[in-house]
Amino acid sequence: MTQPTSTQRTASGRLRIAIQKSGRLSDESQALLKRCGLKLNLRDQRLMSHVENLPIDILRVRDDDIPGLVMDGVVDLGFIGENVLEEERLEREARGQEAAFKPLRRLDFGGCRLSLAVPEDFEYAGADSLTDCRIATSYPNLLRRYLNEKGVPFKSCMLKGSVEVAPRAGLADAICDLVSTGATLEANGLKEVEVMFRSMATLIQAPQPLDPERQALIDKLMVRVNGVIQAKESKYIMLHAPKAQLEQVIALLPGAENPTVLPLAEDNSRVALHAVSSETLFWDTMEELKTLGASSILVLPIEKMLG
Ligand SMILES: Nc1ncnc2c1ncn2[C@@H]1O[C@H](COP(=O)(O)OP(=O)(O)OP(=O)(O)O)[C@@H](O)[C@H]1O
Ligand SMILES: O=P(O)(O)OC[C@H]1O[C@H](OP(=O)(O)OP(=O)(O)O)[C@H](O)[C@@H]1O
Ligand SMILES: [Mg+2]
Repeated sequence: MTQPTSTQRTASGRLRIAIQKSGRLSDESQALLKRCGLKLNLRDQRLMSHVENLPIDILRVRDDDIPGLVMDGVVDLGFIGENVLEEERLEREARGQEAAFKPLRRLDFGGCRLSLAVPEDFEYAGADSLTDCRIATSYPNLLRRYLNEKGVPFKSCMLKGSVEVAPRAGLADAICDLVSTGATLEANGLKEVEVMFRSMATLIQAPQPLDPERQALIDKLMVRVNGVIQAKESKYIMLHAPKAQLEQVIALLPGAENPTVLPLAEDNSRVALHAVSSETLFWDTMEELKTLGASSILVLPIEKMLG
């Protein structure tokens, strides 16, 4: 692909963001951008679409292409799984190619792990058990780094998909693939034996310096991204508590700083307490609050947070 020159890109003046077109990361990447106030119009099958209310274009591509597009500066930002990002970085490093990018923020979705798995009847006693085995994977570089560090010689079999069927199909002795719930492994008669890499979705920026306008837009977007994620992780808690138990009640609220305490009409022994908690409030904590005499306990979601 011919890369656009910096002049061509400055002429368009719009920020380019790459997201996965369809797959495990697409819905949440789109939802996050929408919650950051971007008016997206991604209904049709177009590869590129304009954000209606900001100078931003969204590029929808295969996730495998995103790290390279960012590293080469073809797009300014990309939403990508750390597993795919690290695999591309190692691949480029092995080829002696540039593999730089700016990490902006780990996101709160796309959690999975890259693991080694073997058939259930395989007698596994540590990585040495894989000596000279053939291992099917879509992540040859991460696999090589992991087993080389352990000094285990192996043969790899590159498969872009359906990796879990490789042992049953006689293509490999073991696999190295993504696991989340473990259901796919179980359905294929495999057991997870080593976790090689824990991954989340992440937001990255191209390494090349940008013109001040587009950099300012990224900075503004990042304040919103941080606010959206913080808001999702936080809860607004309201309850009534006996004045005598106030300190113990506050101590039970996770990460709640400086709660607001308000008098209750016609009840001098109790107060209303409002607090933003940095975590969700679990049922057992709510039950403990009740034991301390708290009542009318409400836990509300927060839509946006700033400052
Ligand atoms: N089971 C899972 N649970 C959570 N996140 C996952 C899971 N599987 C994969 N992911 C994350 O989502 C990313 C995309 O997964 P997906 O299966 O949609 O990729 P793909 O099939 O390679 O898609 P594409 O067609 O874009 O190449 C993975 O690289 C990983 O970071
Ligand atoms: O441990 P689990 O919860 O079963 O998830 C693991 C599966 O999820 C992903 O595939 P996906 O379902 O996205 O389909 P794909 O093979 O088409 O990428 C991954 O490649 C595994 O196959
Ligand atoms: Mg892919």
